[in-house]
Amino acid sequence: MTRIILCGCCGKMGHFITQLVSERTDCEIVAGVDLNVNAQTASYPAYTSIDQVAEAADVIIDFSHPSLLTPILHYAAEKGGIPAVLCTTGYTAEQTAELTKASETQPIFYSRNMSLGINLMLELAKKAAKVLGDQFDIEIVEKHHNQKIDAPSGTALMLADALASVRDGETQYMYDRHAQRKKREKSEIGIHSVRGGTIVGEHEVIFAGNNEVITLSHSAQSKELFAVGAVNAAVFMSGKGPGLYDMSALV
Ligand SMILES: NC(=O)C1=CN([C@@H]2O[C@H](COP(=O)(O)OP(=O)(O)OC[C@H]3O[C@@H](n4cnc5c(N)ncnc54)[C@H](OP(=O)(O)O)[C@@H]3O)[C@@H](O)[C@H]2O)C=CC1
Ligand SMILES: O=C(O)C1=N[C@H](C(=O)O)C[C@H](O)C1
Repeated sequence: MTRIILCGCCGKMGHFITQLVSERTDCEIVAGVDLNVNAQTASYPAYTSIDQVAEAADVIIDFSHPSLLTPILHYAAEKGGIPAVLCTTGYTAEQTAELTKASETQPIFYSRNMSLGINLMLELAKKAAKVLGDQFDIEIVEKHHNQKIDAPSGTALMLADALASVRDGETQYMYDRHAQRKKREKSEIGIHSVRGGTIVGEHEVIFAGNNEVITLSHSAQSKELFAVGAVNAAVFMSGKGPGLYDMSALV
């Protein structure tokens, strides 16, 4: 039985994880953490700070806010290296370096998208970028609900990072184009955000060439999708040693 501390337990993803874990027999939530503790967590104790959690646990799942990263890493280290499944997006470059450094001594699972489909799309996009080379311009479009704080989405950046890693030469990310009055450079990857309504999460990678366009797209149809990925990652991470893990470990 994997014992989970759930950070962000009263948020939207906290709701889906709480529901999913209550239906599974291989894991349980032993404590929640949220600034905004509410009745949603009736089935487990909830605290406003991770430092208040005294319940023994095997893994931490985080869907909260970048400001909780350092407290989670410190708590996990103090408790002897509890694995952390980090699903929050919007980390700065310094925070990404912080979690990468921590993974040298702690088990860290980090993915900006917990769906298997997006992680397949990542591989397909890398393959397309290698085959198409600089003959095709790459643009990424992401669409999310009107409650999302960070832009562009973590997934859009994850896709861009993967594409940049297989391209020749330097890549510049071009966020929207409203401030630009010049032609597009070959070295750019354009990244564009749309926010509205209850859109769960849509991502498109557009390869635009001479007289032809290839589009890879993924549409998340329920946040439950991400909850399933995160809980599977938590069960997988229980008992794991130091390292930086991602969704490729689950396929
Ligand atoms: N990797 C993935 O597949 C996915 C990642 N996400 C990411 O997960 C994160 C959460 O998403 P979502 O559930 O929709 O967001 P919500 O805003 O609905 O939930 C976040 C919760 O965390 C709380 N919180 C914020 N800061 C802290 C803090 N310092 N300590 C404790 N609790 C805190 C919030 O409280 P309050 O409201 O009071 O601020 C809120 O209850 C986002 O970064 C999102 O992008 C989401 C879906 C999938
Ligand atoms: O905030 C969300 O909702 C989501 N965030 C992640 C992101 O920023 O990519 C993953 C998913 O698209 C939903």
